[in-house]
Amino acid sequence: MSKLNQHEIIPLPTDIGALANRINMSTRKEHDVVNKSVSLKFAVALRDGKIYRQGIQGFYHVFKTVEMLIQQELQSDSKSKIGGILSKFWDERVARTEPLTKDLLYFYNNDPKKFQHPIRKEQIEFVDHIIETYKEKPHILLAYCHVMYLALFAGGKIMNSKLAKATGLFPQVDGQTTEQVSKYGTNLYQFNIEDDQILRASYKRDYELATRHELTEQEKLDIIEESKEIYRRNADMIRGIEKHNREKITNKLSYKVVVYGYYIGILISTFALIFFVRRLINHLF
Ligand code: HEM
Repeated sequence: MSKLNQHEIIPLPTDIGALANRINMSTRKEHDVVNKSVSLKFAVALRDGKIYRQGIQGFYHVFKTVEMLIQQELQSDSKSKIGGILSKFWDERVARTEPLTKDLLYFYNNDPKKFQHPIRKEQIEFVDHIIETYKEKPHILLAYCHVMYLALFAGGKIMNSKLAKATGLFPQVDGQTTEQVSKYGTNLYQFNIEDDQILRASYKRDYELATRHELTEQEKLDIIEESKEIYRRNADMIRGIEKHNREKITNKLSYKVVVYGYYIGILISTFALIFFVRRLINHLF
């Protein structure tokens, strides 16, 4: 596909009826909260692979769950309404389970057991929430198809360019730049096509054309509500990681205080004993 011409861009930013624009307009506040929170933590994660991998692990479980449900819809014999809509716009090239698996294998030294199942409370609750809400309202999958995937072409681009310079995250390899080495662990942001922006534009266009007339107003409202929930739960996952790391540091500190306290206690008792024995000897002789 060559570059899209201006008149081929659907939806136009001024099209206030387009579902994608309605989602973006209604979630500005929630996006700003998560944007600030991710940006702050990301600055730390750029220097510490253990924090970076905790972050992408959360996204992995969300993408994996959503993509499992998308496949379920697409492959069912009697295609549901949502399956029909998905078949008009879903593009396998945007799927992220496989690229994220590669990244996590890179950051967890090829050990899939370390990330296969969600362990943090917020990640487990997020996955359960997707499955449960989907059972009642399968159309909420379309909220994920917009929010989680278009994030990759906007914020994701910015994050990828910072990762390409993150010397603290990737090893120095002779004859290769950090940008080249970073490719092994940043598949999340790679689409292996010449121009990501063309994929983004065609995905957005097909999403709009497929959803414009097929969904009821109530379904669109449910999707907008779910989009807010996605931002809130992403923010919760980030807070969960932060809390976990804070507790780890505190536990380490209290462990040190207990251990050092123990040795200092022994030292003080020994000095006190020596002092006491000397005074006793002086007193006796
Ligand atoms: C979990 C985190 C995030 C999610 C789910 C998310 C999601 C989104 C979505 C759905 C859009 C609209 C895209 C479109 O309609 O084409 C967007 C736009 C954008 N996001 Fe994020 N985002 C996240 C974090 C971030 C972060 C950390 C940054 C900054 C580093 C960022 C920067 C942007 C920018 C610059 C835009 C484009 C705004 C515009 O064109 O008006 N986002 N994001």
